[in-house]
Amino acid sequence: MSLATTFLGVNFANPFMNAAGVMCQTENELTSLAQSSSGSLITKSCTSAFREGNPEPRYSKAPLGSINSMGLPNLGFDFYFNYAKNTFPSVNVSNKPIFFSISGLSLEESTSMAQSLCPLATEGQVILELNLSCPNVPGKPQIGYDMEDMDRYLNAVSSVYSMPFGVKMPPYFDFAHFDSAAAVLNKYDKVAFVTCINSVGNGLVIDIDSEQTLIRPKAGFGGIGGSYVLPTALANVNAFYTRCPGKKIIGCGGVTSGSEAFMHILAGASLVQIGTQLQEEGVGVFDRILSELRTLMEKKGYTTLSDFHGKLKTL
Ligand SMILES: O=C(O)c1[nH]c(=O)[nH]c(=O)c1I
Repeated sequence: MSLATTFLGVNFANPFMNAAGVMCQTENELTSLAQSSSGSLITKSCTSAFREGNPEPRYSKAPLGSINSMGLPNLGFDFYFNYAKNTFPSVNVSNKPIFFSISGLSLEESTSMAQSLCPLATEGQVILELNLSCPNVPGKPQIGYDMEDMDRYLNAVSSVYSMPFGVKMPPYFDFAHFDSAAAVLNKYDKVAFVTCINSVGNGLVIDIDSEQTLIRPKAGFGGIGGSYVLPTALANVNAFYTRCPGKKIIGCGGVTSGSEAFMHILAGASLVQIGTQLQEEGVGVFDRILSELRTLMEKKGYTTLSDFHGKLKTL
């Protein structure tokens, strides 16, 4: 029985990692992930400069998951670049790969960061995940919901970034949108993977005792994660898996146990990101879910991920 896998020519001991944004903003958080049982990790989406983010409370647990409107708080590109280049190698005891998330506030900013990151990627030190789906920067609509904008971003980044990279997509809810988003992604061979999904944007969770919203920013509107989003996450994983045959899929959304991880892989995910459950449980979640997935595979007679990867059956 092995949970090892190869992704973009890189070896992973197992398919699990954090979702960008969760437990990956500071050096301590990143090092805790580096030394956890995860197969890899990803940095907090960054902007060129340090960013405070939205006023707190900006994250809250909710009955079936979470709501967040963090507002892209991060220590700035240089911090994550230096972490990946200098600090990570010294704490990366299991030699796991690291992904690097970029979420500039403009095409120019994202392109400039991608260009600066490229040397580290050509050295095989990082894998870029370009975030096209942050729902929480006031006044900044999600790039992934504007097909022409997404096309412009991918064209600009592809022209300065010489390595394969991936994109973090928002959830889509209509076949016409699966089709048009996949058509844009399929124009770019350098887009080697697609991460589905980011949080379901601009939900509203209410506390009936206080009759208040749970978070302060945007009148309580924020990205929804956790069990609430599992069916949407699985649908987006499978929709892009079938529409982008030349690309890998990373699944994200609603993974709280080995069962949901199994579903994501069955739907087409090669790697699986954990967000809300990691935020609530801590890095022990990787040990638990690894064990649960192994048990499930054993019960079904599977010995590797490829035994069931992408093999979802329809009726
Ligand atoms: O509010 C955030 O920082 C945030 N929150 C999310 O749920 N997804 C994102 O991509 C981002 I950049």
